[in-house]
Amino acid sequence: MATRLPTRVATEHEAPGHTARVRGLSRAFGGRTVLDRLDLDIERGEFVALLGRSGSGKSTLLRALAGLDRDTTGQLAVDGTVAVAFQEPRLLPWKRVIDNVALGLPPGGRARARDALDEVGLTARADAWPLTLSGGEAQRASLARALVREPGLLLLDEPFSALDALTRITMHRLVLDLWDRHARDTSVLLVTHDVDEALLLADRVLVLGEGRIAHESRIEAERPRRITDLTALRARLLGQLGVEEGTR
Ligand SMILES: Nc1ncnc2c1ncn2[C@@H]1O[C@H](COP(=O)(O)OP(=O)(O)OP(=O)(O)O)[C@@H](O)[C@H]1O
Repeated sequence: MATRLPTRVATEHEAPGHTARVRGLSRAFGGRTVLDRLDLDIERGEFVALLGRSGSGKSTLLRALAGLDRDTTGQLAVDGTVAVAFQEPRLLPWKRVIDNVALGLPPGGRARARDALDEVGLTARADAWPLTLSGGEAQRASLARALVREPGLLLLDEPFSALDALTRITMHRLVLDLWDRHARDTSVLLVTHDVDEALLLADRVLVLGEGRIAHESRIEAERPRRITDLTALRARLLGQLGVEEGTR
């Protein structure tokens, strides 16, 4: 049985409605503009998916939100801690799974790390070495490491794209389950190439193009969802990405 992580206590200076607010964000590399006065709001507890063609600037935006890139212009405000889970789990191979999750936490963090591993169903592998984990287990550990920081904003950078199809389905369920339990405090921004993943998981799907949020779709359908119920929106999103249906 999964235990819950402690709930993040809101402090009085936190704006109640938004986790992230971006205004006029720009980023250029060697004179080439990648983000061009981009605006974006993420509401508290919202699950947002970000689609875009390769090279459209998804990771660049994510890095800016994570505070990993200071060479942007414009305004960017994020309320609370930001945690990132990447496509490759990035676990330190010389530390056991539990110590990877607890890394950087204050004393007493190991108990919280155990709770987080419990939440992602990885209790039995807490003392394992990262290199002995399967791809899915390693991603679970990576999620636990992000969650244990009780982030206001959880950034997921294509975290499931390297997993096999069955494991990916399990991870989708896990992420929805975790988000369900933490949504009061945690917003999620999922960068993905997979239109179906966006349709299954997100409240809102954004399409990045020309350096800005070029399209935005809200998905009201109840979860769990079936792609077959969302074919019109799927076709529209593929069109916005410049992909014709049947060609992927
Ligand atoms: N550090 C960098 N130096 C130079 N150019 C960069 C750097 N980081 C990103 N770029 C360029 O900015 C553009 C956007 O890159 P970014 O990684 O954000 O795209 P993306 O949408 O995440 O792509 P993908 O879907 O292929 O991962 C690309 O043309 C990339 O080459």
